[in-house]
Amino acid sequence: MAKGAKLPGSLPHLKPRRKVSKSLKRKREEEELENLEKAAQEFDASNLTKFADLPLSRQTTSGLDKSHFKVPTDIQRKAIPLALKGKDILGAAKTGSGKTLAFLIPVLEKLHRAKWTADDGLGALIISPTRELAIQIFEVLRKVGQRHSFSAGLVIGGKNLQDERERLGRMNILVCTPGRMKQHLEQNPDLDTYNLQILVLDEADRILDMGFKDSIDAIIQGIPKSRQTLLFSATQTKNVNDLARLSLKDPEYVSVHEAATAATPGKLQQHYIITPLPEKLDILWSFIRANVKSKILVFFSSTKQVRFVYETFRQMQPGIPLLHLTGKQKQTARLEISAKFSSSKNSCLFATDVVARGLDFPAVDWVIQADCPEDADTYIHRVGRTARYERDGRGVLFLCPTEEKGMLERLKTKKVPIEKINVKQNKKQSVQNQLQGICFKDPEIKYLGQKAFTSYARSVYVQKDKDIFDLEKLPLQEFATSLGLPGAPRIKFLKGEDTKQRKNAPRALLKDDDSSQDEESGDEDAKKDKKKEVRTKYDRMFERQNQNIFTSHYTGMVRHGEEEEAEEKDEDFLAVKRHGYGSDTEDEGKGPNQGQKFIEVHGKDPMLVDSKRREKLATSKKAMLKYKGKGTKLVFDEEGEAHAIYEFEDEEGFKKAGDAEEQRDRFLAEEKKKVSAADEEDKDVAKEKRRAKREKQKARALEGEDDNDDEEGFTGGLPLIPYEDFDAKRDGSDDGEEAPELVEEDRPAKKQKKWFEDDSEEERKKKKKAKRKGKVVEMQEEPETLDDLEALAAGLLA
Ligand SMILES: Nc1ncnc2c1ncn2[C@@H]1O[C@H](COP(=O)(O)OP(=O)(O)OP(=O)(O)O)[C@@H](O)[C@H]1O
Repeated sequence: MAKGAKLPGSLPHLKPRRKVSKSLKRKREEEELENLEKAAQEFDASNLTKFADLPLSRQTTSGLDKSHFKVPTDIQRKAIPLALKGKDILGAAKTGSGKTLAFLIPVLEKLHRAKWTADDGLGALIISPTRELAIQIFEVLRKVGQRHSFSAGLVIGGKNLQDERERLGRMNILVCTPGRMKQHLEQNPDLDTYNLQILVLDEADRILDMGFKDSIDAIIQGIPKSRQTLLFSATQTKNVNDLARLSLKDPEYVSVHEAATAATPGKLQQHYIITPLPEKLDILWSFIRANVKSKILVFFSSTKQVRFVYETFRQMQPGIPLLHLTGKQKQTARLEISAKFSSSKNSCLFATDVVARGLDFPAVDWVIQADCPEDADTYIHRVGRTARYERDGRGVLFLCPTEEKGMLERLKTKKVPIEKINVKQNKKQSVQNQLQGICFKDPEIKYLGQKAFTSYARSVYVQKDKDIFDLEKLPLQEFATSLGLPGAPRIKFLKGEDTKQRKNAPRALLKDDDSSQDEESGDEDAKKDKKKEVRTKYDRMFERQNQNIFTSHYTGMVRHGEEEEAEEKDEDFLAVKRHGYGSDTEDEGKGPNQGQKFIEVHGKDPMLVDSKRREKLATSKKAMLKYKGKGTKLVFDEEGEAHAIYEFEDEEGFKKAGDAEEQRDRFLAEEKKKVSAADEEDKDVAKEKRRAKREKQKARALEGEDDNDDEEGFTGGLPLIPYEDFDAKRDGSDDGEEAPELVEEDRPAKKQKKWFEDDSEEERKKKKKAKRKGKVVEMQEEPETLDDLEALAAGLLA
């Protein structure tokens, strides 16, 4: 088909309705699909100006139109025509330039042209590094795919695996995060990827880095090599190893900023300021106070800093709503905060890098990077939360004097145009006294401050780029004072296994360990130091004030200072106490106190139970399984008596077979192999059965089509359940009724009307009746929560 030519057929609701036979309709559809395929292969993108020029299905064109997308952006103009031809794509374009649509449109078209139906299973997989981004992609998919009838789902964790499990087997398109997807692939025989047509990695460079390696390798292993693959990012990888891992076939590298002078959006103004570490919060506070009518996003390097600054600044009332978002928050809270920040006109969000990539918060005026990003790519993604899609925006990077040289070099190499500005000293307000007052009054905040301090120090310490990050050069004592703390918590970083071992070791042992270290080393100097220590007025004030449950935490951190000890206590403070099971406890040999009791588990030493939660744990067979031991292999003699294997083996034979430890490892490795092979077989059998069932259903559906006459109009697979109807079903529970269950796969699905079809007379009566009864029958609001979205995903199921 010539470029720009009109595709056969127009919008169905504009057509006069008439009866046509199913077979005739199917034939037409097939012709239409063939024409589309041909048009896509022959398409010449040089004159592409609007989406309507593209050889797209009526459903996608209409979805784009309804979502008010008319003119494609550069990356869309370049990438979509190639993707429609079936090419693998490596797409690179600046932040906020519309990469999401550049991969969603080809996804929809791929499945449409393959005549994808529910019986074909999973056809497209879209992987995102964070839950928030996955949700955002899903929302855009929902908008532009509204006229298609594919089922789509979100797999992002934070939900019961079993709940998700049943739905997933019936999805055509999944938007997922890597870890959760891997979990499903391993444990869910209903999820079959054998038929996958297209794989998308959004923020591909992030997904392909070491952090997600295991999950991505597991996912790739389970999907067919013959699929199409699309990779997108503002900082794209061309790493040959990565491309080999994904088995890309002659990928097209589509870059719309490689030739540009800057890697960041043109309307973005970028500045940096040099701020000594102890002045950072003064400058941030002064900046926020001076911009209370703006929408500001502030990045820190750790969760603890985000919380500390949020909690303290809130108490100081800057005159602008404050929000905070970190990966440690619960999913519902994260969603709520994202939604609040998105809809607000002026507010300030403190966040970690969990929101650095991909998120499309509308109209952010300022992005402040209060802590130096780990590299130039992270800088580009963070600052890209502003100046999105042709809007203006401003970014300010705070750099400590020691970070300036190294970071500027990195930014220059990545083509980031950034200019230095100075802070007007007379406008700078010191917040140290206020922070000191808050910490003094509120022990929790002071504790948080100490954690913020150590987290920041750790974040600098672990950075790879030592030309930029040098902990030793930072004025840590002054930094602690600037946070309102009476002294710098002592920091001592342990590396690798040692840290892990200590973290996992029983607390009592650790305690002994620590004290014994002191004693054994005869660290008299340390003891003398403690006596000689100069105590300030503030120290005494804090001691006096903080005589409550937190006291031990502070003293642990500040005075006696062992970081590891504090870490351990931190777990006490923040998590359920790991009172020893068995003999490793501080309570060993003592009887239970009031409100405590011992419960015996698997005939081992009793477990101390001092809370309902621990009682529940101790009485849960499943939770206690880990304490049960591995079981022993037994052999039965002729009398039916059980014997351990070694009883039948003479000593010489045993010795011949090699070292006992090696024999044991060999045996375990062999058994493990057998178990996973059996597991694989079971899964394959289950999947095979499912596929056969699907094939049958598909064949049955096709046979059925020929028997009946129907009204003309696109069917193309599953009928789309209008959103209102689905919600009406769920909301049935509002008036005490049970929400009806989703239609089971095996049952013949009721034909749903399309969203553009009018209610039948019968349906109108039903709705009227329901309204009289007070039932909610119409969904007027957009889905807001994750539950709404997930319900919607299920709602697309037939
Ligand atoms: N063709 C278009 N017409 C109008 N607006 C568009 C178009 N394409 C995308 N947008 C809008 O541009 C904004 C940015 O799009 P998107 O989130 O896809 O950018 P991105 O390139 O993925 O950014 P990032 O690199 O940060 O992930 C969104 O608000 C989106 O709705």
